[in-house]
Amino acid sequence: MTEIAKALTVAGTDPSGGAGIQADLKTFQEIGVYGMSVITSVVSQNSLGVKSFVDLELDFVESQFDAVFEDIPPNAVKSGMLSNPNVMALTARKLKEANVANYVLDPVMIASSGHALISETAREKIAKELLPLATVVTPNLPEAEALTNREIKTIDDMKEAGRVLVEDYGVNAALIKGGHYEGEADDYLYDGQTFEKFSAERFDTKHTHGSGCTYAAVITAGLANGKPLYKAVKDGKAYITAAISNPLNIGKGQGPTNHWGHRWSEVQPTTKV
Ligand SMILES: Nc1ncnc2c1ncn2[C@@H]1O[C@H](COP(=O)(O)OP(=O)(O)OP(=O)(O)O)[C@@H](O)[C@H]1O
Ligand SMILES: Cc1ncc(CO)c(N)n1
Repeated sequence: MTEIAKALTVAGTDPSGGAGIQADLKTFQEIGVYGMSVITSVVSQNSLGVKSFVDLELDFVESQFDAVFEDIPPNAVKSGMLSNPNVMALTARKLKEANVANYVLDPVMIASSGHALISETAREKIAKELLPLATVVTPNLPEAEALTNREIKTIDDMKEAGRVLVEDYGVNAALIKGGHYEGEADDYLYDGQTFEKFSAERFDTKHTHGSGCTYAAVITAGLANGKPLYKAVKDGKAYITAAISNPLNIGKGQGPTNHWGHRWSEVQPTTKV
């Protein structure tokens, strides 16, 4: 009997269930991968925005890493909100010690609602310590701009950011997400050799809270299942597109995406006639 694939997310929380740890675990579960989590920060937030957060102490974050790695080694790891530069350095050290082969780095800096989730000084730690370890980094446009210190206005700029991240910063591959771009919701993957475009029509919806977390979590689950990066991203794009195009329509602000979107017709309540 083959063993179930296991995935670990290292991130902050969302009590309203749309982003962060909660989104990641829901995604792992939906895909059929065993999900685990290391919590870096407890964030009070919902579809209307971030209210406050409490960063967990470094020793306690380390203890969670040890609890996971000494017991159930994951096949793939995803990081989202890493609360401060020390947590970033710790994550880099733990990934190296555990010899993690598949690592998806979602460089969460700013929530789509515009609230800063981590300090600007952390940027350098991501660049120097985490990027060289990652199988793929998944910035949205503002994150790609911040990481590369370049303005991104055109598709060519998006591709150039991907190239800079791979060739200058040493990440294995970069997926620049076009959710914040005008026009179609197209993302560009650069792996040092070729650019691949992952396209979707842009849906007219505000319910995209946690879309970046969910997308990166599907990619992580795919890698945990042994898929090559291209296939993991392709499946991720299909999942997130379905999750955005079939909104649950819950939440007073920018509501969560729909984890059953890809099988929405099966789970929609039927109307009795
Ligand atoms: N309105 C939309 N219609 C279709 N796809 C979208 C839409 N908005 C975002 N996407 C897609 O969703 C995925 C997540 O992209 P995005 O750039 O929004 O991430 P993000 O800003 O990190 O998300 P968040 O911070 O909300 O978690 C990408 O594949 C993007 O192309
Ligand atoms: C904890 C957390 N991570 C990431 C995001 C970005 O969506 C968020 N809103 N909250």
